[in-house]
Amino acid sequence: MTDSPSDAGMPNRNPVADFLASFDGDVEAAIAALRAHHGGSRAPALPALPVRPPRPRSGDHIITVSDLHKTYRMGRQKVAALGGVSLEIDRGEFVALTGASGSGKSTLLQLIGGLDKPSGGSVQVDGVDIGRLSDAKLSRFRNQTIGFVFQFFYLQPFLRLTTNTEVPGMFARTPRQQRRAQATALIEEVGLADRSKHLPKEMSGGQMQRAAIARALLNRPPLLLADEPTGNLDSATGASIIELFERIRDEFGTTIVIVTHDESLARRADRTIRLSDGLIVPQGVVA
Ligand SMILES: Nc1ncnc2c1ncn2[C@@H]1O[C@H](COP(=O)(O)OP(=O)(O)OP(=O)(O)O)[C@@H](O)[C@H]1O
Repeated sequence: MTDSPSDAGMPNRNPVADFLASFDGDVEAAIAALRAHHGGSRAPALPALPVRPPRPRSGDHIITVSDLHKTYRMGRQKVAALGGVSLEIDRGEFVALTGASGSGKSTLLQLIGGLDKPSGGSVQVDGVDIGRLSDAKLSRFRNQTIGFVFQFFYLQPFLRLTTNTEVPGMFARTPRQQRRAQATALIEEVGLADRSKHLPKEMSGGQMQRAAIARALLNRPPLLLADEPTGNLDSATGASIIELFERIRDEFGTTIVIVTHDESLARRADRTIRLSDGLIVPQGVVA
């Protein structure tokens, strides 16, 4: 066993106390010395956090949700998941939907994505009232306009990364060579060029989520919806996925809406929309 200072009978040292002791406990003199050391009369600078100025909103709405209601029926029981939600999201915005468990986040995301039907109200995406589309047209619209990312990735287990990424292009009937070129470029974009022949089980959780994001972008949808995309990842990997979303927004102009429980990740978005009991909490109100 190696001797640490305390093992060797030395008292535990407190660097702040040591620093003050060198000024005979004169705190003012210590602060003045620190200021002088940092080259001015200002307080010493704290390590900079990556704070970004708020991005101006364009006002060009890609999503318009009007008085949206969703009631689930379970036998004779009714569960009101959304009780009249209205919101607008701009083209190129990165928005986080937050709120307590059961507040209606996933329900709202699914309705925006046309994965479920509302009980009332409407959703417009990219100028189309999706509630008015037939199932076949809605399915085509989703394939072209919306990319989906989920907590558990949902990659095809028997397909290698490149083929997995090509799947939305197969549904869109994109010629094979073209979709392969698109997949290859996106795999590079998400930092997985050296994993292109891997099966999902040969990748880490973070890599699988990057793969799912590449796949979601294959048809270059203007909108990406992600439900708890970091929910199955450790915090550092989760943060790197949020950085990837930021890059996708900046490089492709993609509008991104994520559902997340993680407040620190939500703060990285351009805007947070908080739900409580199926309603939007007005900004400035603590739910
Ligand atoms: N398919 C369903 N059938 C019945 N009730 C449902 C269904 N899906 C959701 N609910 C109910 O609707 C409400 C909102 O659920 P939702 O999943 O949208 O919340 P959430 O905010 O995403 O929750 P979490 O953060 O736990 O995922 C909850 O009370 C839930 O129990």
